[in-house]
Amino acid sequence: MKIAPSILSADFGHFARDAKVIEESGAEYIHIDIMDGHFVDNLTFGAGVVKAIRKSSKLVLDCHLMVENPEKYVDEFAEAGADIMSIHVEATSHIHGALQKIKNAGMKASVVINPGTPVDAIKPVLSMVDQVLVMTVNPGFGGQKFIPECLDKVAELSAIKSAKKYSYDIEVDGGVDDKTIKACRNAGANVFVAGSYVFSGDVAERIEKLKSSLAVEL
Ligand SMILES: O=C(CO)[C@@H](O)[C@H](O)COP(=O)(O)O
Ligand SMILES: [Fe+2]
Repeated sequence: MKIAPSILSADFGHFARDAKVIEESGAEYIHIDIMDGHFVDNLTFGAGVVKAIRKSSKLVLDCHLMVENPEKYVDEFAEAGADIMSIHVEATSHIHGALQKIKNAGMKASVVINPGTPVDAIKPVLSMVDQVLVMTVNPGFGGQKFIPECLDKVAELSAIKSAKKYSYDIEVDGGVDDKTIKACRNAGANVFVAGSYVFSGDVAERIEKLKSSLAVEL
C-alpha cells in the first residue's frame, strides 16, 4: 500500500519544502500532475518542476501527464528524474508504442483511464504496464468529489491481475480521503493519490490518517 500526495494542492512557491514534508511524513510517492491546457482545461507545469523536486527528494516521483500526445515528452521526463510516467489512453493514438518508449527510457510505465473510459480500452496493454491509474474524478482539477462507480473498474482490473498473474499496481486518483480510501482498497487498489485532503490540514497527520484507514480490516 502506497500513499502518493499530489503536489497540485501544495504551495506552488515552495515545492522543495513541501516535497521534504511529504517525505518526512512517511508517504511513499510524490504525485506530480502535468496539465497542458488541451487534454484538460488547466495548465500546471512541465519537466522542469520534476527536475527541481528530484533535487530535493529521494521519493518515487509519480508523474501523471494530462497532456495530448504524451509520447513526445518521454525523454524529457526521464532526464528530469521521473520514476513513473502515467499517460492517458485517451491522449494518444499509439498507447502501446508510447508505453514501450517509457519503459525503454528506464521509467515505470503506467496507463490511465478517465471515469468514462472502460477497462476494455486498455486490455491490450495490461501485460506490459507497471501500473494502471483509474481516475476517480474527471481530470483537470484537485478538490473534486469522488465518483464511486469508478471502483467497478478497479475491481475488474484486480480480477484480471489475479487471473492472468500480472503484476501491475492499481492506483486511484481523485477525491481520495480517509473515508473513500477504504472503498478503493476494498476494490483492489494499492496506490492512493490524495491532494486536497492531505494539504488542507497538517500534512503528517493527514498521511497518518490515510495509513490508519488502510490498516482497518477489510
Ligand atoms: O490528477 C489529478 C486531477 O486531475 C489529481 O492528482 C488531483 O491532484 C487529485 O486531487 P484531489 O482530488 O485529491 O484533491
Ligand atoms: Fe493526478
